[in-house]
Amino acid sequence: MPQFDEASKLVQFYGGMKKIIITIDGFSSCGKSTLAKQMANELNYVFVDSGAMYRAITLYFLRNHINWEKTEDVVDALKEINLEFQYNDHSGKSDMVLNDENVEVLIRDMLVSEHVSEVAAIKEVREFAVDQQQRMGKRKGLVMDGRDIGTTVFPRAELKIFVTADPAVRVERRFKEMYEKNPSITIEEVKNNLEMRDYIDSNREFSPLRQADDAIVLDNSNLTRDEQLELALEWAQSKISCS
Ligand SMILES: Nc1ncnc2c1ncn2[C@@H]1O[C@H](COP(=O)(O)OP(=O)(O)OP(=O)(O)O)[C@@H](O)[C@H]1O
Ligand SMILES: Nc1ccn([C@@H]2O[C@H](COP(=O)(O)O)[C@@H](O)[C@H]2O)c(=O)n1
Repeated sequence: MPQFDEASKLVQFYGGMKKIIITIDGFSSCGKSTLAKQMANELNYVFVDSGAMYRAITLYFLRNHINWEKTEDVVDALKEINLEFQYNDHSGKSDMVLNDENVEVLIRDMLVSEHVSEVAAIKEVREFAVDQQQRMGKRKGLVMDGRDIGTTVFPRAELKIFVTADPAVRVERRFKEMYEKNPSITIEEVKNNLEMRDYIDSNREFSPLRQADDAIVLDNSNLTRDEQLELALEWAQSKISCS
């Protein structure tokens, strides 16, 4: 009789089940990508960080001095952009590749964070990204996190999670993460950036950040990563078994 470790058992268990789409939305730095990656690993699903796509487009616009207030310039620039995800064995998630260049680290830079919400509010940019995101969901077995995934990208997803956490907790978590890469960063910079992005993302005209009516709210202010995973996997199991 073969012996399986816990992870193989899970893959075996979910491998034979019908695959679903799981959407994870919420405000900045509340742990969406962390949870999405954990769930995708456990379920043997594909994980897509949709924010990385908006960040890569912003990096392209900044580098090429695109005036994103001019629709014509935006439309022309988008024709030159090719976005791909490339699995990274080391991090266990996919890196963002922009026109054949791995930009995973560059897109997390504060300069990109300062402009990404402005760029992501542009209708043509959203149409460009949403079209690609929807194509990634054709075969299901996908966990995608973002701001409009349960509302616009996959409004019929089987499981929608809206993650939330106390704003001070979110700032602290992001500060800790960024400080390790750049010790000159201040907590005020991080706080201002999160507040600005949340404001623009929630108030933009096209596809603003909203909790879908049928989303389950997960407040992880006082939950560890393992605790949030355990809860979310229970919800996923019940959706998978009845789909
Ligand atoms: N339950 C948790 N407890 C403590 N830290 C957490 C928890 N969940 C996530 N984190 C940490 O919080 C930070 C933000 O998490 P993450 O990047 O997943 O958020 P996000 O919602 O995807 O953010 P954004 O949308 O701004 O990219 C990371 O440093 C992550 O490791
Ligand atoms: N579905 C999405 C995902 C992201 N955005 C915008 O991108 C910014 C960066 O996203 P992160 O998840 O990497 O923080 C975010 O602030 C939004 O402006 C989006 O509009 N829709």
